[in-house]
Amino acid sequence: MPDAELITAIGAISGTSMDGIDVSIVSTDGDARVTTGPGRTYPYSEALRAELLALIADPVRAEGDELVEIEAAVSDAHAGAIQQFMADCGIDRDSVRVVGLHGQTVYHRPERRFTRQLGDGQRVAATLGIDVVNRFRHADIAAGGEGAPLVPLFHRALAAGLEQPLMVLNLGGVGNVTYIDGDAVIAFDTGPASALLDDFVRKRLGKPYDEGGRLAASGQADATMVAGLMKHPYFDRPAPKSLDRNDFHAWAKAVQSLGDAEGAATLAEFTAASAADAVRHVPKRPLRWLVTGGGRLNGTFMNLLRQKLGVPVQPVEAVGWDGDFLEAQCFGYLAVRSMRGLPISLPTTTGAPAPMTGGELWRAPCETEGAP
Ligand SMILES: Nc1ncnc2c1ncn2[C@@H]1O[C@H](COP(=O)(O)OP(=O)(O)OP(=O)(O)O)[C@@H](O)[C@H]1O
Ligand SMILES: CC(=O)N[C@H]1[C@@H]2OC[C@@H](O2)[C@@H](O)[C@@H]1O[C@H](C)C(=O)O
Repeated sequence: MPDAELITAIGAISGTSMDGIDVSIVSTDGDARVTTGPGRTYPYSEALRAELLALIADPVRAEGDELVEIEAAVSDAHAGAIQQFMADCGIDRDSVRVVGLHGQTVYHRPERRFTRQLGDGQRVAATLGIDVVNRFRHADIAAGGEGAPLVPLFHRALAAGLEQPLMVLNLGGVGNVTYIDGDAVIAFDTGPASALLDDFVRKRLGKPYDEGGRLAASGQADATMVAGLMKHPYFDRPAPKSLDRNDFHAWAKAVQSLGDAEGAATLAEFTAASAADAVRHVPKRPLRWLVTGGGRLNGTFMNLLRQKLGVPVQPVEAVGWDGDFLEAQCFGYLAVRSMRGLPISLPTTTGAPAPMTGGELWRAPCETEGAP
């Protein structure tokens, strides 16, 4: 069979930490061949970020259908970020075949077959003049899958040739793992990652996150409280399984009674314990953990993981991947898979009944139409 054509795709996502829009670029056949390019983050305006944080704190609004204005603002922020990315990196619009637009998750309730990402594919395609694929999670959710995580097939493509079994851990707002052993891939969300600690630090110190994990490192975790937090029934649920950003906020309320350093240490310990607990749900002990996402820059998370796992735990840069832009690159890759009709999730990654295709394609308006 002839090799499939390589397609250049931009991927864009604003993750659950809502710090900004990550944009990157890949060239791929949507299968084993992937070359990744540069990435950039374009912060949301303070006003839009505050509006989004208020929205997700109010499930009734987030689940409702009256999000027209904020969706337009999020879509325009993504289109602007992608235009800026192309200008910053010297990328010619005509060289980009498709944009994979994940958008902004505001609510995720797979048990009710509901997930909501803000990001209007038609609007972004019209602004950019480039075809857009969005709504990656909906077909999976509709078929009874979790709709997340979707990054595992990208992790597997990148991990070809590395020693396995291997665990890739993303420490974003929410944590998720991909276990890879040859063709076998198992994935699920592990628990809270940075979201709980971010919100705690923002409330206590007015800072966006615990830089380097230094506040957490300066305190003593409340072991009894961590043991109680680890009793959440989610951790015993078999994989695949996925989470909403705020699923643990009410559960971890008791941490508010602790001092700043002790509270941060307790949340860091809880995050690391919940991620390390993932080994209970995979068939073999991974030889190595590769950590991606902003949480890999939190030295306290990384040290705690090393202590708990007893195998090498390294940032993904150890194997040449870019831990700031893996997810953005993933949605470029998945856009190409979507165009080629290839599955973007498997029963072992989302619990869908069969390998699922997904994503919706929005064609850019034809520029020559009506031209003289
Ligand atoms: N220098 C740093 N020190 C400590 N933590 C950091 C640092 N830089 C980033 N982080 C953490 O990483 C988080 C952002 O991570 P990332 O961008 O991977 O999340 P996301 O992509 O929004 O989330 P998700 O993967 O859940 O969608 C920040 O909110 C912060 O908690
Ligand atoms: C519903 C949703 O947006 N989930 C995110 C979130 O952030 C991390 C984790 O929870 C993961 O399941 C997913 O994102 C990545 C990109 C994924 O789908 O693989």
